Amino acid sequence: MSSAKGLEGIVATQSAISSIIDDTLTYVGYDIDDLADHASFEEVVYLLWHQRLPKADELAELKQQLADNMSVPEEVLAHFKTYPIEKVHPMTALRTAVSMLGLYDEKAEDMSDEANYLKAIQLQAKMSTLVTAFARVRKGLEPIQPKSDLSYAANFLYMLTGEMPEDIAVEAFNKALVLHADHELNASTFTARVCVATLSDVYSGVVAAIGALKGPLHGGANEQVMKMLMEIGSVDRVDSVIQEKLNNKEKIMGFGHRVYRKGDPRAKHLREMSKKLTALRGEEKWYEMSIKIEDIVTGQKNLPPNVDFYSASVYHSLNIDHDLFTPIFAVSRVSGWLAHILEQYANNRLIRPRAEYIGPGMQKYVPVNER
Ligand SMILES: CC(=O)SCCNC(=O)CCNC(=O)[C@H](O)C(C)(C)COP(=O)(O)OP(=O)(O)OC[C@H]1O[C@@H](n2cnc3c(N)ncnc32)[C@H](O)[C@@H]1OP(=O)(O)O
Ligand SMILES: O=C([O-])CC(=O)C(=O)O
Repeated sequence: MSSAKGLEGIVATQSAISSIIDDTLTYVGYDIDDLADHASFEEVVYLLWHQRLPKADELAELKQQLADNMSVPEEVLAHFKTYPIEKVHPMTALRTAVSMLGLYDEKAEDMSDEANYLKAIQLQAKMSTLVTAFARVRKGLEPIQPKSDLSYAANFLYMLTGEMPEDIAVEAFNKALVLHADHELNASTFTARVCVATLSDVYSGVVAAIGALKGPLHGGANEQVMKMLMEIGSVDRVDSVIQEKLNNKEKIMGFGHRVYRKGDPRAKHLREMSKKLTALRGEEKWYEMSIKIEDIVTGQKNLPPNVDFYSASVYHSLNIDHDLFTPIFAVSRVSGWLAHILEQYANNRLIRPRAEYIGPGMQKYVPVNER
């Protein structure tokens, strides 16, 4: 038996949801560039769950279903108020809150296709309410009720601030949601599939996936990118700080990828948005620093930026707290996790690989007083 460290290059399942071939990312055969430029996040959710784009009435129905299911049980919101709030990372709060949603879903254990699809709608709808409510409760503010006539992207920004977001913010946020929605067998999606392949329930799959996304080698990198930008602080310090990190063999957050070699096709959209939004806010330095970091890391290590790199300065320009960057990733990616969970149930087999044993050979038990 031989093993591939980190399962690199191993094909672990078949999927009709998204693909990465020759550095091109598609959702159900639609190029990510096309979707980023034209699609609403709700259309992408439908596409991932049904493997086709919705007709107008189907899209309207999904939007209505999402709007109707955005409110979360009072008990879950009340629970936020019991947390040691200054210490709790919003991803930790989100992980617990999603697990709590399972407590209040009467159909949590119902494994029928209908009940599981309903859970998908509930989870997609409620995730943005949970993230925005936690963001407010920890500041001593009351959660804001969603508005049923707003898009998913607009509602998120509205529930966060209580103010109607500008069109340019909604456009940027919608694009970010589209770009983060699915990504083949990334670590969190694989985690979700492994979990539900035991025939565990949808909530368990999503909770497991949130845990996997949280790590800085995966979704947690976007917050770390902003931390690095803040630490550098100005364009003239980029050279020395990045050079020192590279000399110390530190990883530069937001660079590199297991699958892409030439580059992550999502990064250019986020780079463009970063340029536009930082200029609009009069904070060009975040974009200028990012460009300079990209030049150095790509030049010296041949590592292009991934989706997390420019999303940091985009979210910062939208006035979003830095520790909400990864929860926002989860709000989008839950659409992909749910698509993969439903696909796994539809053609399930337990996922159980092998480990190559490298420990000692056969040993004889020795009683404790003779060791
Ligand atoms: C949404 C997402 O999940 S996108 C990824 C988000 N994560 C990050 O941005 C964190 C920084 N990047 C990384 O840690 C990695 O590139 C990963 C986790 C994305 C991919 O990891 P792997 O495919 O396992 O690559 P691995 O970590 O083995 O790196 C291969 C080589 O490139 C180097 N390398 C990889 N990424 C980086 C980086 N960001 N900065 C500096 N060097 C890097 C490694 O040090 C290693 O060098 P070596 O062979 O001399 O030891
Ligand atoms: O695919 C991966 O390994 C990580 C990634 O870019 C994503 O999940 O969007």
